[in-house]
Amino acid sequence: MKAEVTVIEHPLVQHKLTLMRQAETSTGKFRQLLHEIGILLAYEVTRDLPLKYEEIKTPLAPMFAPMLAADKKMVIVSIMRAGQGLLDGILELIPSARVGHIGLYRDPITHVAVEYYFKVPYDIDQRDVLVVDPMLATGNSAVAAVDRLKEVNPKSIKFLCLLAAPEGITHFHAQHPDVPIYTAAIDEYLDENGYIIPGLGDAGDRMYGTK
Ligand SMILES: O=P(O)(O)OC[C@H]1O[C@H](OP(=O)(O)OP(=O)(O)O)[C@H](O)[C@@H]1O
Ligand SMILES: O=c1cc[nH]c(=O)[nH]1
Ligand SMILES: [Mg+2]
Repeated sequence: MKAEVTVIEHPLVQHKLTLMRQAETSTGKFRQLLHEIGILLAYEVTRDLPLKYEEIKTPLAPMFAPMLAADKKMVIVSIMRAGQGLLDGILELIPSARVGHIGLYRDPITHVAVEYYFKVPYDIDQRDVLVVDPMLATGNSAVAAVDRLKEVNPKSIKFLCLLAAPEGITHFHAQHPDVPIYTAAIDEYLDENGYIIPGLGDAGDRMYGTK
């Protein structure tokens, strides 16, 4: 199966991402921008949702009108902590979505993803899933999240991030070639600490002011 990566090049996304990258951007502004970008990314990532036609009545006439075809609402799965920042914006656009959480932190030395929480809707096997995390660096967190989700067998999985490193894309698609990646940018490389260069720093810390 061919690995798919879609770069979302919308000018508003690119502009807001540049503001987020800037070292002088405050915690509050960073969070606000991530929220706004979440809305825009959700719009792009849902472009191919299937539609069905239902008969409705306008005040003037009956018509067949398009509606989302899925029987069950989609599930947005946030990889905590930083996924929460994207999730908020996405839920503004898709308020009826269900939500799952996977708590993962990256060991600072080995970069292995360590799970501390997992909660998803009980009927996720009947739903399409969008996994969100702003950063795809080594790819270990995204791979671990999708490994875990495949155990509960959702109908489909997409992965949405803000920034991806080439190394992370390669690793993710080696493990999960069936899962398309959506990102606003593909940066240059990972440094020796596993940070995306030029990147935007540590997304969780910048969102919450923890460093
Ligand atoms: O691709 P990887 O190398 O796994 O790195 C990416 C992960 O690192 C960050 O989370 P972090 O572990 O810093 O946890 P936090 O969101 O709680 O800060 C980020 O939000 C991703 O989940
Ligand atoms: O550059 C990076 C890499 C991992 N996690 C982040 O938040 N930033
Ligand atoms: Mg972090």
